[in-house]
Amino acid sequence: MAPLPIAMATLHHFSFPSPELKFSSVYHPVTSGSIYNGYGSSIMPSICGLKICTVAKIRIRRVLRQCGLHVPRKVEKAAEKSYGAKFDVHLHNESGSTFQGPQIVKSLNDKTATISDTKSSKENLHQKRDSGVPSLCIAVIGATGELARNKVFPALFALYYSGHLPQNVGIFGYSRKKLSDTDLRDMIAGSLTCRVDHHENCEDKLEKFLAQTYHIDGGYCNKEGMSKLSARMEQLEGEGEANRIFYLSVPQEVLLDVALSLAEGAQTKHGWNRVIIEKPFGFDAISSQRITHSLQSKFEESQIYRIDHLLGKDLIENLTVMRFSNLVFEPLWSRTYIRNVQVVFSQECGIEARGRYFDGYGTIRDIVHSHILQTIALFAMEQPVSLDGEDIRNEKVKVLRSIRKLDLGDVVLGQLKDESNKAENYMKSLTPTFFAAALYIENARWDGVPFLIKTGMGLMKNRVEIRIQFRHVPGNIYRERFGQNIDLDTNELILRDQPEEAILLKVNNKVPGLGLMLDASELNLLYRDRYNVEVPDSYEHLLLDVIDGDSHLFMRSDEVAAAWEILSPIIHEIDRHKVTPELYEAGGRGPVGAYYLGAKHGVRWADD
Ligand SMILES: NC(=O)C1=CN([C@@H]2O[C@H](COP(=O)(O)OP(=O)(O)OC[C@H]3O[C@@H](n4cnc5c(N)ncnc54)[C@H](OP(=O)(O)O)[C@@H]3O)[C@@H](O)[C@H]2O)C=CC1
Ligand SMILES: O=C1O[C@H](COP(=O)(O)O)[C@@H](O)[C@H](O)[C@H]1O
Repeated sequence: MAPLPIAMATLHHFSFPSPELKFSSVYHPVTSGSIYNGYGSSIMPSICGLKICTVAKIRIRRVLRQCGLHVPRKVEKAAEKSYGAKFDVHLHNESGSTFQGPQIVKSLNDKTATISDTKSSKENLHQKRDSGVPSLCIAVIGATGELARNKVFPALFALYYSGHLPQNVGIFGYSRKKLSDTDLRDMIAGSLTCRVDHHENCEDKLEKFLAQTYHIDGGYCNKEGMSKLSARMEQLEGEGEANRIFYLSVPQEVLLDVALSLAEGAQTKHGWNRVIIEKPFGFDAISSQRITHSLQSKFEESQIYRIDHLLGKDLIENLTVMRFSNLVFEPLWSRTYIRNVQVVFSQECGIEARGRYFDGYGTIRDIVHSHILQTIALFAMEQPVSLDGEDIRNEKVKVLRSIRKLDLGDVVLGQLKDESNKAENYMKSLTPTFFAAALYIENARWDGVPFLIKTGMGLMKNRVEIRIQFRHVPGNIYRERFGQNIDLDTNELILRDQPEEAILLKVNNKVPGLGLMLDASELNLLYRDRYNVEVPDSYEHLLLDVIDGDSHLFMRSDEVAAAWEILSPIIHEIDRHKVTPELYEAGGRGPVGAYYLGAKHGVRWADD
């Protein structure tokens, strides 16, 4: 357990002198490097003050979490907002007990003995239960599925590996298949990888993680299956405080059966229960409403985490950081200065990669409903009162409710030509694999600004970006220097996740030399050049948020409903009129109709 003494030392060094804590004194020891002989120390000196805060903060949270304590978001926010400012320190566990100031250190000391390595996971859990540290059980329902194998288990292991899960965590794969614990461990072991920067204990950690992973054969009756799951969890939890997360990685069709069965049969009464639901959260407004009502009959809204992995990417978090923490952007963020916004989510891979669930959903449900509409909501919302999940969701939902209902005339549907004959089932249907549309937000800030969206599979390259085109400079005295094409002088801000993470700002610049030649060049912030850090997978980010009870990147039910209100009418119209998608070649730019759509709304797509 290498990291613990280091982090404990960190906490002692901070020593929480009183309920009022100066953050400058917290971060100062970190810069000395004396206590940071752990894996992160090498990057410390080279990064700015805020980053140091962030790294220290993550370390503190990690240790506290291992001890079953929770660091409220507001503590972090205060630190981020005002480096060196005073604020109250209240750390509490989820059962409500509050620790203040020096008590934290004492309580951590009390728990030191419980955070040592033990021979078996079971012993490990018993030891901690006796000492009152809450246990955490995470169930992955649909454990044999593609998403669970490729994303969820790897993310859980990455969190475990980097010390973000409590030592007494129990991971439970649940499926209808008759698998032993060993079968499940063998099945997932191949997809678990260690982080590049601290490979040393990889095998060791992998073994421990797998030893704490179990399979529950739920059979074909989820009611019975969930009781079985609960009983198995209880064996590990013992008498102490116990928290549970259920990740529902199952097809939408069985979501309710699973959710309602677990609500009845698998919730703990000795701690909190949180349920993670996968997109697309229904098939249209009505089915989604049914799901929501049923879920709400069994769970509090605050227990439900509707996950969309795109929202766990830095691109998305940066949308609000860029805008609300830079004076150079926020004043420009409106119809006065922004001419149009493009949201692009293009994928090279074809349908083969998504065969099993894609046919029933199609691109509108798979990508547009949450990825794209959530991106627009975060982009266009008013400044929230705070970074609290509810404050952010309050603002997002207003944007979604202000989006004009989509008109079929402002929509382009495409379908990838099936030359390989591999994806037999979807090609027989009219399922779109490409979708472009022009959206309008009917509020004072965005009235008349087209939001052009484009998403498709089997396209020429992976591209995930938000592109903001600004208006032309009124009365630009340099206009003639750009020649005929007035778009050349358009300022653009590009927030990019793929092909590589970057923030680019296109500005006009004088070409060096004699004469006055102007050039549109880019101020580039390429993440790989600027930050020498490994970027965690977005599922890791979001799973950690669920553990922390931070809902700001998860959709609330009113947001889900508002998004369906935008899309349901055209989904039904497409079905009713059997609208045929335009076929397009693999590896190209997609249907030509998208270009006509751009022209209709006065937008030139920024293709590479
Ligand atoms: N695959 C992906 O990349 C993405 C998937 N999603 C969403 O995640 C969910 C899962 O997708 P995916 O993993 O691809 O689906 P799969 O079909 O690959 O896996 C579904 C899993 O659900 C289990 N399952 C099926 N029926 C039941 C049932 N009645 N009761 C309990 N378990 C059941 C299956 O287990 P078994 O048959 O062994 O019992 C299987 O493990 C879907 O809602 C999808 O929309 C979202 C984004 C991306
Ligand atoms: O949510 C989804 O996203 C993936 C692409 O995500 P990435 O992070 O791997 O780029 C997409 O392929 C899938 O269809 C969709 O459901």
